[in-house]
Amino acid sequence: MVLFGATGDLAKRKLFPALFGLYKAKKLHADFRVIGSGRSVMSDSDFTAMVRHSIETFGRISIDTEEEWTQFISHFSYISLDVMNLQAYNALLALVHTKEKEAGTAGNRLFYLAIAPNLFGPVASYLKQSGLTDTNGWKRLVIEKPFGHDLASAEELNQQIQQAFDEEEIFRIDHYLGKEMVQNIEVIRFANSLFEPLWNNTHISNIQITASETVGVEERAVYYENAGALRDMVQNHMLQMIMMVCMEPPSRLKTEAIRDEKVKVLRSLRRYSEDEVPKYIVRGQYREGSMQNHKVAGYREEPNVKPDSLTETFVAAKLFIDNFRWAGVPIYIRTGKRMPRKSTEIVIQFKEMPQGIFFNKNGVLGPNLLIIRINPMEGMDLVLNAKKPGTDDDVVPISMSFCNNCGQETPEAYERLFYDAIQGDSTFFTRWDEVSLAWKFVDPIRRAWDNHPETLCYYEAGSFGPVESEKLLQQEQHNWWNVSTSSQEKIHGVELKHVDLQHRRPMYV
Ligand SMILES: NC(=O)C1=CN([C@@H]2O[C@H](COP(=O)(O)OP(=O)(O)OC[C@H]3O[C@@H](n4cnc5c(N)ncnc54)[C@H](OP(=O)(O)O)[C@@H]3O)[C@@H](O)[C@H]2O)C=CC1
Ligand SMILES: O=C1O[C@H](COP(=O)(O)O)[C@@H](O)[C@H](O)[C@H]1O
Repeated sequence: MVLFGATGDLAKRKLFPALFGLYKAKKLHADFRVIGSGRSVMSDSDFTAMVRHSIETFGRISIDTEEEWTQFISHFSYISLDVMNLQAYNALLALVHTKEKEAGTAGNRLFYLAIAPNLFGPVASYLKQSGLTDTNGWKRLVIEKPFGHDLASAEELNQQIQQAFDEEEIFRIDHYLGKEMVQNIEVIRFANSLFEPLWNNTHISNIQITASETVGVEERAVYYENAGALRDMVQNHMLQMIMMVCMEPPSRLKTEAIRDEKVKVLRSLRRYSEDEVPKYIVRGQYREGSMQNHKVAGYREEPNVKPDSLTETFVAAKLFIDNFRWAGVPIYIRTGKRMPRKSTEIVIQFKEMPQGIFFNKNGVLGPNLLIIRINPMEGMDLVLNAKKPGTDDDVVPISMSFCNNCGQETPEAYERLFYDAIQGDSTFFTRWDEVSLAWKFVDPIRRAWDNHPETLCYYEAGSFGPVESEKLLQQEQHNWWNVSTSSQEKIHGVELKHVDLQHRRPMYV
């Protein structure tokens, strides 16, 4: 494995810990080799110290013994090179040959591009030109996000990398697809006869997907200023979750059968013209506010952000999938930075009873909800109505909960994705047609906003986004569910008490 960008943030926070997790789980071949590379000049020992620091700081699994560490790190080496210099690849090729000989590998080569996106295309072609892709084993390219900046740039990048790698050799990362509970959506849907008959517009009122983050833009303003929440989260992670929730059952559990069904969802996703965008999509930017009683700066005051920046840090949208199953069901999505809590959740809201005979004390009956908690509290809640103990007809919402990561650590998304790429399983990577359709959906929205700066709304840091996001749902008499709550919020007039952190489930009173 050649890891480009081995001195970078992603490698330190995610990739080295993931490799160590796989090593501990004995999921790496005994003779694997990792060659890290970056521009920084460092010795192998400086590099190994950096890898150790990264695992100790960010890893979910600790190093048990010095012997274990020595064994693990003996598989690693480092080379300094500027990826824009074709000549520099000669030294890399020589090192790859040395390592392959030393380990007696079959010549299988995995190239991981954890470098800036503008380097993806050139590196792919230099890998070919330098002979690094000539091998008797297999070759694979793992490529980080973002894949392009819009459809045109994504197409250009795709053409570049396809000159060196075939589509089945390209593994485009969307780390949400490596998350346990995102993968679990398929199982929940297609392994339970309870849900599938109800999973359609006859029984589902609306679907809500929220990915809220407490962090601001942090040190990523240079990237984020040109991306915004639309390109950073919606074009990839949010659309991927929609595909998983809305796809038809695949005929077989095979990579292309699954991806074919996913892509059909994107084909049916209603595209908005520039004129329609303001009606269906809200964008916002956080202003100064307070997070857990601490004052935090507004986006425009963050380092490296333009003082008059129009970059959105929040997006909410009402989307429709125009097919038989989903016609008329609004799919609400929202994602933002500096929101009150870190949480990604999918709420399936079922339709009301055709005839009301039971009500709660406020004279309403809450809907049934299926809540799929992607993170951080992985699991699922089924919210039903039941009799309040000791009363005759007072109905209260109750929750049947499943926790996926209680009492056990579940693998990090990057562990799963690394493993799959090594195995050659691209099911949970994005295929080119998904990427291109996602950009076709996103590009007109971007254009509409660029042409109409006045559509940017504002929200206080620490809030759930601009008020316009609430209005988007109110047009249909819907409301956002803020389910994994730690504050006093209400479900249909019923107070949500708090999240029971010990048992990791929402509680209702
Ligand atoms: N960080 C994150 O949380 C996430 C990152 N990503 C994606 O991962 C990729 C890497 O991001 P991140 O780690 O944050 O970026 P960083 O800026 O932290 O790291 C960039 C890496 O690329 C190397 N590099 C830069 N220019 C060259 C060059 N000319 N030749 C050789 N190596 C070079 C740097 O080496 P050196 O410093 O030694 O010069 C460094 O190792 C990006 O595509 C990003 O979009 C995706 C999701 C999340
Ligand atoms: O890809 C990205 O995702 C993270 C959120 O990921 P999560 O696994 O923590 O939910 C986001 O912070 C970042 O801006 C984006 O680039």
